[in-house]
Order: sequence, then structure tokens, then C-alpha cells
Amino acid sequence: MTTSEERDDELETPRPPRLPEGFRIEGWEVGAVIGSGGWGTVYEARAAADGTPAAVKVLPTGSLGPGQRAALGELVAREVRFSEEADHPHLVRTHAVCTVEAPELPALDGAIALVMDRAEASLKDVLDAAETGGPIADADRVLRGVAAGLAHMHDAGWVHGDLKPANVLLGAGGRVWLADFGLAAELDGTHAHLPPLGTLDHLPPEWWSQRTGTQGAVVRPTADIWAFGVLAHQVLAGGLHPFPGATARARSLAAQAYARGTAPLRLDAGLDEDMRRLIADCLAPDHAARLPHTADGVAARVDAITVGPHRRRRRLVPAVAAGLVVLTAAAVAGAALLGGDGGTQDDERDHVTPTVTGTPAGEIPEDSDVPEALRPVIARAAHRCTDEEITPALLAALIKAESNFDPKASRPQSEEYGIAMWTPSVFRAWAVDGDGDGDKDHMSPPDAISTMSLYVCWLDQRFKQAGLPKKDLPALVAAGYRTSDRTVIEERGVPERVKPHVDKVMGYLAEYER
Ligand SMILES: Nc1ncnc2c1ncn2[C@@H]1O[C@H](COP(=O)(O)OP(=O)(O)OP(=O)(O)O)[C@@H](O)[C@H]1O
Repeated sequence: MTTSEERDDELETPRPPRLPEGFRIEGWEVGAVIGSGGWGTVYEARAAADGTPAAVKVLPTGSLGPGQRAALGELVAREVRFSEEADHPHLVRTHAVCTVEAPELPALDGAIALVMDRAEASLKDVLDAAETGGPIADADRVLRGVAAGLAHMHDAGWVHGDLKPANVLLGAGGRVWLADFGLAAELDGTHAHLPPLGTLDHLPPEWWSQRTGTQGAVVRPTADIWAFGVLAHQVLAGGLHPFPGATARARSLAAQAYARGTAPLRLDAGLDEDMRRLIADCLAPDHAARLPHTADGVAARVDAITVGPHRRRRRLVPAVAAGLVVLTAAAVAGAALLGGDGGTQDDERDHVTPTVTGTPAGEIPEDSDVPEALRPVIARAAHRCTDEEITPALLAALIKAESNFDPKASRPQSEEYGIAMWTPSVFRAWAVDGDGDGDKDHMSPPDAISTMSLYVCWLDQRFKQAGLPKKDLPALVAAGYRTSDRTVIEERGVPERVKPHVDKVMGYLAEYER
């Protein structure tokens, strides 16, 4: 929230006070320190009752002045409200907010503790350790997760406001979560007001020309799109920032020069064409030029580029040509104003075919009964979930068991309609605009299937978190889709009444995975 670079510049940063290992905060036992940020320290933790792993962010309030205390209170309230309202498989969850009671440690007594999902590393840790010059391991999965999380935030009416690698957490089993919603603000019409914090390296150039009145700076979804462009470049170019400079300040000046049209955009020459175009669109020089590139559109393009046999390949750059691909701000803005999403979603859909001979694990085999037109839709939807259990084959098996792929299927007595048999009121709570037509319709197969993928991705995470056996997850997810997360967790298995349905799903899955 403050810039890490500025913090690093300080010669003697006083070490913040720390809780001893084994310290109890309500039902949670604190372990080793994971790291510290501008406001507090994050610890490993586990639930005292059943050992469930967690992370606890402790935000001391003792040494803060009244103004700072109010700002911190505001950030925490936002984080909690956001976490409650925007549950999603790619957004880290805050499970509880507690108060530290430690009279023997006055600096921490009364501190606020946020109990969250525990990650294994942040994207920043991975980028710091990466060799420059190529994508990090699992780059596609990370970008899909970040883009999907961001699209969900924007769809739910929130702006992240502090998207950067330190705020992307990587969990066990390839999970990707956006974190740190302290700066997330609900959209008020088209923008939200936030305290003037943020991180230089991921702030859009227009930030510097905005006045920050008493309400703070204006943050719009296009600021997150800019930050995504920077982050995607870092992920695909081994940590390399798209703007040159040895310090964050120098890089931000370079970004401003590009936005004024006095310097070109120089992207890493090794990026493949589609990704380069997507990043250039995200880095369009101002708010207006970025406006056509919504998070939904960006997420769909990331899926299209990274899923299937036509997935992007890093361009091989001959030594003589090795240099930087140069675009001017005017060219990037011009492409945006011409309505260029840099290759529309439909264009990209056309060339994504998820099946190949010798079907990769989890993909839909070519000789299956899954209608051809649905295969790319199912593949894209499944790959948006970074949890390995949610495969195209599992989604196809679920859909077959629900509707036998009939987009007009209906069961009015139980209010279930369409290819994924959504109950409209439940659909609305999770809805994804899968076909990018600006509407979320449970009768549209792309919308219904994308929403199904999102929902089963969340179920999968819920069941993992509840410690249900990994090998049973596909069956449990099928059961959860027919009942609820709570029913499956309470019964710690497939409820008797949905066993015949789950057996059907598992039979189809075995067929697709054969
Ligand atoms: N839920 C979590 N699980 C595991 N590690 C986490 C979790 N949340 C944060 N961390 C890690 O703990 C460290 C401190 O995080 P914190 O959010 O306090 O600060 P930051 O994001 O680095 O900076 P700031 O919040 O000041 O912008 C970071 O290394 C971060 O990756």
C-alpha cells in the first residue's frame, strides 16, 4: 500500500514488533512470520480446533495517530466487506477479523487480525527468483487466474486499485488468488475514490495528472487494466517491467513520457504476437483509450491465447532481430479508438480448438459425443479455473448429466433451466458473461457454462479447504452442484440422495478420460 521501493530506500527501518510462535488469536494459533507490508505483518497460522492452515495479517493500531487509525479502519472495513460480497475462486478469502489481546506486548495489544486463506508464495516472490528473458513457470495459469479474478471484481462493481505481483498469491495445487483488497473500492457509477496510496510500478500514467481532493484519488477499472498489462509483461518476460528504468520512479516517468507520446512503448521482443497485442491494449496511454478493453474482454482473450493446441508460443527471436518491439502511444490509442480489442474475442474463438489427436489429460477427446460447437466454450470455461480438478472433461460430464447438452432443457418443477440447469436466482449470484454480449443469461450456453465453471471451481476450493479427500473431489463437486457446498461438507461425502446422479457424472467422466 505504501511503495515497497520507498520502504526499501529507508536505511534503518525499525523492525515491527512480532507475536511469538504459538500465540493464540481467538481460535487461531500463530506460527512463523511470512512477511511484512506497509501496514502490518503476515503470519502462518492454523485453526486450533482442526489444524486448518491459514494466514493471519496483524495490523497494529497502537502507534498510529488518529488520522492513520481511521485510514486503517477504513482499509480493514473495505477488505472485510469485499471478501464477504465477492466470493470467487480467484479472490483470497478473509475468514475472520479478530482483535489481538496481548497486554504483555503493548505495541500489538488491540491490533486487528485478518484471518485469510494461506498461500505458498506471492507472484512477487516468484518473479524475484525468476531468470529474466522468459515466462515464469505456469505463466498461463497465473495470467488466467488474475484476469478471471479481476473480471469478477469488475463485474461485481469493484475496482482493485492495487493490482501488483505482491498482491497475487499462489496457493497449493496451482491456485491463483488476488489479495489485498484494502484499496478495493466499490464503483460509484464509473469510478471510485481511494486514498492516494498504490504502487508506482503499476499506476497508470494519468494518475499523476489527477488531483487528489479530500475524497482521495479517482480510481477507475481502467487503472486495473493498466496494472494487468504491466503484470502480464512481468510474468511473460521473467519479471521485466515494460518501461525502462532502474527505479520505480524512473519507470513511472518513462510510462508518462510514453503516454504523452514522446517515447515509444517497448515490449519484450520475445512475447508472442497475441500476447503482445493484448499487453499493448492494456497499456493504452490513457483512460479513454483503455476503456474498450474491459476485464471480461481481457480475461476472454487470455483464455483464448493460452488454452488449446494453438496456445501461444514464445516467438523465437533471431539474434539480429533481437530488440524491442516498438509501438507509439498514438498507434496504441488509435487501435483502441478504432474499436480494436486487438483481435476480437470471436476471432480468437475461431482459432481455438481444444482437441488434438492424443488428447491431453482432462481435455475432451475428439471422438466424444460432446457437440463440436460447445467444445471450445467448455474448454475455455474450465481453464479459467486454476484448480486442477476442474477440467474440460469434468465440465462436459457435468453438463451431459444435467441436460444431455440441450440448451433448451428445463425442469420447471425445480426451477432449473438451460444447458447447465441453472436456477435463475442462483445463477444471478454467480453469473459470468461467457459470450461477451454484455448480458448474463442462463439460457445462453456460453454464459451458463462459464458460470458453472466458476461455481464448481469455488466448490472444489471449499471442499479442499474443508479437508475432504482429494481423490473424491470430482464426485464431491458433482454432488455440490446438485445440493450445496454446505450439505457436502456436513456429510463429508456424497449425500445418499444424489448418488445416482453423481455416479452418472463419474461414468461420463471416465468415458471422456479414457
Ligand atoms: N494469505 C496469505 N498467505 C501467504 N502469504 C501472504 C498472504 N497475504 C500476504 N502474504 C505475504 O505476506 C507479505 C506481506 O503482505 P502484506 O499484504 O502485508 O504486504 P504487501 O502486499 O507486501 O505490501 P502492502 O500491503 O504494504 O502493499 C507478502 O510477502 C505477501 O506476499
